[in-house]
Amino acid sequence: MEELVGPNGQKWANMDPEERMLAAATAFTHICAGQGEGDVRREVQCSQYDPYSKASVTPGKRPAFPMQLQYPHIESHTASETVSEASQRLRKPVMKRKVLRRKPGGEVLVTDESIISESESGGETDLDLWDLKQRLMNLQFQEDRESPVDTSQKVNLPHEYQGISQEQLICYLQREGMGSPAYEQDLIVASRPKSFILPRLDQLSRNRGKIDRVARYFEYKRDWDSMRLPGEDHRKELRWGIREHMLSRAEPQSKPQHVYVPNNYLVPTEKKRSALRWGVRCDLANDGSLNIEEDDEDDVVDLATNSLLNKLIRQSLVESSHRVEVLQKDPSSPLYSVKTFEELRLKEELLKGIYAMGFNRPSKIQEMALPMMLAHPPQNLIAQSQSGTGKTAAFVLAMLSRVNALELFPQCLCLAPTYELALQTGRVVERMGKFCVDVEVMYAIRGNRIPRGTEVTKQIIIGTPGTVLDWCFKRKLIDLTKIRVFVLDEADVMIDTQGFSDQSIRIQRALPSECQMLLFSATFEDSVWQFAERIIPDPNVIKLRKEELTLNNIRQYYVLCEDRKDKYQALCNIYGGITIGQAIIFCQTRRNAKWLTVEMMQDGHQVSLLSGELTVEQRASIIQRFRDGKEKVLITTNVCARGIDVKQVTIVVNFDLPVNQAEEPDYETYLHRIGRTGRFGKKGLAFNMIEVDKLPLLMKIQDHFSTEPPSTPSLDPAQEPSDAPVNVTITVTATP
Ligand SMILES: Nc1ncnc2c1ncn2[C@@H]1O[C@H](COP(=O)(O)OP(=O)(O)OP(=O)(O)O)[C@@H](O)[C@H]1O
Repeated sequence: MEELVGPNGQKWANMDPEERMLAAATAFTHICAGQGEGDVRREVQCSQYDPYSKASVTPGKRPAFPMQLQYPHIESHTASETVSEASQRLRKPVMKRKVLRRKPGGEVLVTDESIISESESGGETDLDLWDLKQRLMNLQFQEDRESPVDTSQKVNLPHEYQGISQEQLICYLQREGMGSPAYEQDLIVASRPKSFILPRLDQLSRNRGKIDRVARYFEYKRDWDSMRLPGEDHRKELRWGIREHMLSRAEPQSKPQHVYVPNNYLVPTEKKRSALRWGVRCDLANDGSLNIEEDDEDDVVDLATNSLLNKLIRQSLVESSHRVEVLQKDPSSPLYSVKTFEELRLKEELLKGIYAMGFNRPSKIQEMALPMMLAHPPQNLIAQSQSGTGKTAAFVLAMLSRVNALELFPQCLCLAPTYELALQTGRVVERMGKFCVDVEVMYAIRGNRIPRGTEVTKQIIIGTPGTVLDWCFKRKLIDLTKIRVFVLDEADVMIDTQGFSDQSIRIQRALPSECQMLLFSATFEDSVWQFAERIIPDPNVIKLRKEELTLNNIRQYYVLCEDRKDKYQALCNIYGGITIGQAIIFCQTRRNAKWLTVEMMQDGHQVSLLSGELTVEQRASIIQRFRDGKEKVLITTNVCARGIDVKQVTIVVNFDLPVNQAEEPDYETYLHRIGRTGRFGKKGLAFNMIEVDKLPLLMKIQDHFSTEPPSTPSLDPAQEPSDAPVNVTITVTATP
């Protein structure tokens, strides 16, 4: 070990920081020169710095200061040639070059500036040197600053370099030309933590091709590192993992299995159906109950039979209703008729369909409207009749009578306000037209997507206004000029509600002048009626008097309650107190409907909820389940107020009274709601749950329909009060 001395031989302790730095740098140069590290570029640069003397340090001798240009105040000393010469011997000259220079004093100097190749013998020492330099560079990025003493200890400097700061060493390395700026930067980049901020490539690439292999390696490595995307390593591992997994998998992948499941369901013939019908009737006659679920002999057949029986039970109940026949002979009843269906000159296949549905005689509206609708030339009609008196059947018969089965394009168009109603009307067309060969129906409703350009060959289109408009004008699936019969079901709402009105009237205006227009509803406000008469050319009119609007087969009650909870309690009391076939409970808002559903479910009732926010599939499934009697109670909003025809519904509950935006009673909706019970002459009950402050609303409804004063209530719909007036409507009951 030798002591490190300054350029003028002064002791380390006596040197100022700058002199120390120079001493260290000189010592470092000594190492470089002495170990024969061979970098052609550095050698060249070295000669550029001082063309007159080559910097080299010999152990034991004072290190020469090589950078006169930067430090002119320090005199240059003669460098020892010993090591330099020895190292030169280990190098091969690549290009010989002698340079002639004239000094300021006029003296001429000849210097050998040949370019020499890398030494092949200095590999090991190069590595040591490389390691030392790299560690020096790395230290620059350590977060905590260390004292010069610490640094020198860390890099294991010989004791003569102890105390020299890292910055000083690096600074010297850069000036001395131990590496070009690019080279140094390579080292820095290589040793930096990975970053996605790209280093300055312009600087790096400037010397590309000239730099040595190690530097180039680091440059490429840096490029590679910087080009990676976040998560690349992880993804790479994942890919390899999958590849390995695939390679190591012994068994081949199993192919999907195709299992054939035979369809055991046989569509029952008419003979079978009548046999079943008789069976059901006998069962009902014997003990009045029919336990379908107990019969579990054959599961597959059971499901089909079950569903069929459900339908037949309902059908048989309608068929066995003698009350309807009695009413149809009563001139004051809306079901009264003098004529038979045969007298209405209906086609034979239609008559077959009607009888298959269990209709014996037409209702009043059917008897009156059908001759007008079937007349030649066709006549327009605006018709009003109470809920559940057979309006749908009437216009369906008109459409089926006018359609030409041989022409395969839409000829009849029917608009309904809701998806459910459109679906229900379509089913009536299907059932009634069962014997009309080649007559088909198509549903223009949300969810039924028909590709643009498809040729629609079905003759009857039933839909909601929005979708029909889309099919007619946007998709051009329906040619409105070929439509012969146009029906607006629930015409008042179709004309009066803003969205529907725009759409329906746009469609109606595009129809040909010879197209027959039929408007049906149970309710028509005067203003709507006038508007309807304006838009329909020369219409026939069937209109009810105000006092005929309500049906005396539906008895109406109200229950005074404190609040929502109290209403719910009253509902439970009614529910538990009387025999209910099926019930529909109307709420004014979706929120209330949801709340009530949850309450009832928590109390163990089997209820279903139908509101507008559900998807069409959900709505269709809920209504079908309710029709099939799977749920006894349907909680809903005004979405089901109109047209829905479920014969078993014996009770309608208005959990909230229907009001319009001005918080005034919505008379039409009230009438349509209660009309969900008491279908075609059956008896029904309607209950109104009223908070005390809402009583004036109820009184307004009572006045509007000019109802009789309240009478003694009877909660059993089967029990007809003998002294009941014809139009008993609202009866006051005490809070249960
Ligand atoms: N002539 C008839 N004989 C027996 N039942 C009938 C007859 N006409 C219709 N019905 C039945 O009466 C029920 C009510 O008929 P429909 O739905 O056509 O009435 P609506 O007047 O359209 O009712 P809403 O005003 O609620 O729309 C249906 O179940 C239907 O099958």
